[in-house]
Amino acid sequence: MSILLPTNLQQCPSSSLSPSPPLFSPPSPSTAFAVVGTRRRCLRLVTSCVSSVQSSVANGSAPAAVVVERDQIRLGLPSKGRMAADSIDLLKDCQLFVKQVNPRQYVAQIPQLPNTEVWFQRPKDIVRKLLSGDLDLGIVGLDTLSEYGQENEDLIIVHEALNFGDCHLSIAIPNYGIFENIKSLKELAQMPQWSEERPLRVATGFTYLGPKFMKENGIKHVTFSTADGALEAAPAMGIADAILDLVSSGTTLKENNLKEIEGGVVLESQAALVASRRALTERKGALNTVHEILERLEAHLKADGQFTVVANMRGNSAEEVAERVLSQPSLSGLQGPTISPVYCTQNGQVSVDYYAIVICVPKKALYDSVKQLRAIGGSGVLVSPLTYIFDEDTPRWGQLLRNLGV
Ligand SMILES: Nc1ncnc2c1ncn2[C@@H]1O[C@H](COP(=O)(O)OP(=O)(O)OP(=O)(O)O)[C@@H](O)[C@H]1O
Ligand SMILES: O=P(O)(O)OC[C@H]1O[C@H](OP(=O)(O)OP(=O)(O)O)[C@H](O)[C@@H]1O
Ligand SMILES: [Mg+2]
Repeated sequence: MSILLPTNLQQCPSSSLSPSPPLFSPPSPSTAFAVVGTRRRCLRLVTSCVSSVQSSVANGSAPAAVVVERDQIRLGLPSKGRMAADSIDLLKDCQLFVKQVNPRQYVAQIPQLPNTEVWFQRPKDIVRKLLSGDLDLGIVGLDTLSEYGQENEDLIIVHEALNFGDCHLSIAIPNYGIFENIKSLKELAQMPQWSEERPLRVATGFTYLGPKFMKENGIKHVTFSTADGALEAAPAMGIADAILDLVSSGTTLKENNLKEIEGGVVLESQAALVASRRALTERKGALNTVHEILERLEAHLKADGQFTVVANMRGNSAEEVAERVLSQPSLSGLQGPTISPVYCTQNGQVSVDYYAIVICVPKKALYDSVKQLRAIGGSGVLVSPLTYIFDEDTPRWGQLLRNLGV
């Protein structure tokens, strides 16, 4: 009988500190970690089901030994939850239109990428299926990638900042009772309450990253329990002392009288484009597809943070106007201003009194830039959104090729 489980379940030896035999425990025997809870019950169920029949349970295929031949490149997108709509919208902004006939259909096409098919999967399954070779590319949060990818070298981050799904994975403790004056991870670790017999109890869905973080921070007396959601209730229910969960607005923590602590952030996360190294190096067409997607993403995301600003400026020559513009720190644009003469007729003669300047300005710096333009004589300032900025090449493409060694 063989049971294939996600690697984080397979790798955990038992610990003597758990009230009953734990399934998750310290990466090193010197650290007292144990994870108990729903996953253990699920696992027990799986184990007892298979004890009487010869079977194997794998999440997707087993980790890939060879790249299985197929014609299409497979891109995994989140099938539901917060990341789903944003992933499709991002691709749409890159002129890649995912044609999904109805939301229950789990495979879709992108007409602009005829050799690519989209498979909708839960984010954690996207990571697992990249590892098993069932997917070649995927969009997931960096948190999910770290938790389920567990630093596997086959996973390559092609673009680490897709500009949505921002959150961080953080430890939170009650802001009342014995924790009232605790403000940092160090202070939490040094509380006299924790011992081998009574460790700090942390509720988390991140059963790989949680123990790893505690170990890296030298926190010894800690146990983990897990649940599938609403973890913020665990301290008030008396199930846990602390939680380790994702935070974005902070509202859920606040509403449950919990607070973050200094040194308690495990990772910052946002959506990322991830690929299987094996697929990129061995699957025909995969590298070209990823290049095209990356170029479109970079062009869109770079433009997304910028406005095009056009203004008229009186001057004697283009050079003289350029000098004035370049004297202002916010007005140099991406590669300096474009300056063109504005022609008009005076007394039947064509003349140039004004020059039009065109610059790209970061959205955040817009108002400062407008003030600086006015200060040097700019008038009639027009501001419009930028859609794409295609550079000569994308820095991430070079990085990817170096990473792949090609
Ligand atoms: N406030 C947040 N809470 C949770 N996830 C967030 C938050 N903000 C952004 N995210 C991102 O969204 C991803 C999770 O989305 P969501 O909870 O919808 O999906 P899921 O993986 O299906 O979770 P679940 O198993 O809870 O259904 C996270 O992995 C993270 O990258
Ligand atoms: O900082 P906030 O903006 O309040 O977001 C954080 C909350 O959002 C997520 O829960 P989710 O909504 O996925 O519900 P869940 O409990 O079912 O996971 C996460 O697990 C936190 O509980
Ligand atoms: Mg969730």
